[in-house]
Amino acid sequence: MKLHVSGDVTVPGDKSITHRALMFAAAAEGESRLRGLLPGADCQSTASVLRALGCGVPVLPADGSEIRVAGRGIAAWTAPVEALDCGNSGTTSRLMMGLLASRPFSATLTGDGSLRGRPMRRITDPLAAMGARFREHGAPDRLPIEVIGGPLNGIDYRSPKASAQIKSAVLLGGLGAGVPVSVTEPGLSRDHTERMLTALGERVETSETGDAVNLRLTPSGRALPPLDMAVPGDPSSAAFLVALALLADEGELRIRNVCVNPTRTGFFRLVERMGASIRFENERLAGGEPVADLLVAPAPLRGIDVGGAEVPAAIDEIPMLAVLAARAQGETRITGAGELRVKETDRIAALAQNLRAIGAEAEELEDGIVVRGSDRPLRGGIRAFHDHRIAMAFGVLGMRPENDIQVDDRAVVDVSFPGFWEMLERLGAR
Ligand SMILES: O=C(O)C1=C[C@@H](OP(=O)(O)O)[C@@H](O)[C@H](O)C1
Ligand SMILES: C=C(OP(=O)(O)O)C(=O)O
Repeated sequence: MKLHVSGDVTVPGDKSITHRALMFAAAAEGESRLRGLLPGADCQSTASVLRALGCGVPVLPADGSEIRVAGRGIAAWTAPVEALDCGNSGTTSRLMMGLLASRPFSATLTGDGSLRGRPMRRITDPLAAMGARFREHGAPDRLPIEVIGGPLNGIDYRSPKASAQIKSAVLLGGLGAGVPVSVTEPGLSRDHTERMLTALGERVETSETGDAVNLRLTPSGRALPPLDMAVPGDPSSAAFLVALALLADEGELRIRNVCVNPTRTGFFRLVERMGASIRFENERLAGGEPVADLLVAPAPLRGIDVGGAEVPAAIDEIPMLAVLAARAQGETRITGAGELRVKETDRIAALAQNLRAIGAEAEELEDGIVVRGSDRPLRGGIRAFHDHRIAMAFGVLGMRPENDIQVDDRAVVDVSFPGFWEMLERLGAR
């Protein structure tokens, strides 16, 4: 039996851009029009958190059709009656902390079991240095956390990690308080916040010194204007379909309208080094983001070494890369990816355990993983550990005809890619 993957598809809207579009629309003055928003559970969490603050954000439509958000400015946000439930979404909790830090009220943020296990002082430390106060209501460094907002000072923050959530929380803190802030990070993390702020008329300057990148926001003090934008397809979701096409025996897959912002395309560069060829067609700019159609066909893959500086632009795609490596020739060694241990689950442990459970060879490193590829059938059950990307990565590998992989929790993909299983079935006709 052969795996044939062909078609012409689109993926749901980018998750990072959707979160930010909703937050900026809720902080703007005037009616924003937003299209192509990701209707996944994480972005629904952002929408419902904003509603609980008095913002008129509707439930996100399943088909990505246009919504209108009547923004009355961040000053019109009101104290929530109950704790703000961020669900499974790290981005919701951490970016909202930045926006709430300057509000003249307190608000408690919480989330599901996975999110309550993730570190938060990386966000509350710099915001506290700006003058915000926080009360941890659970374990140290964990949600639920009460944000007691108020006037903030500017900061020049040196972030220990290339993290867009840390950077964005500080920038949004500065924006809400109307004070200049700068963040220096060891390598550029995804830059959607800066791009969107610039598109909204705010001044963000970027400078590079050695490997470090400095972003400086000098808020204009003007009200944010409403947005009119179409969110492009999520490259992190496209990565699963690219992997499926690479693993196929025949066919050719076109994925249209994918965000190809260079801070997000690390996975595509890495699989090219493994032997793939991905054509970017029809490259254009849309809403301040580079967008393209991707064309990909099956290719034999070889193992590669992936190191520190390459990780940030592929951070959410490392699970798919490591799983793909089980079908590559030779060894793939991923290091400098310790951040994977504090995502929706410990992704390094989850990958190693699941790869071994289906008969692949994998060795856990403190900050990464080594996977030795083979072409033997891979069979068995895997645990998603309530992590959408773990579930999807093994779902893709399970499409190879010689493999038989059962994913214990298939529903978890709704966090970032509603309709994932249906699309996999439709594309991967055997
Ligand atoms: O800012 C964002 O939208 C995101 C930043 C990344 O997290 P870190 O900032 O923790 O690297 C990424 O893993 C996450 O999926 C989304
Ligand atoms: C880590 C992720 O998201 P978040 O941090 O927003 O939960 C992800 O989507 O892989």
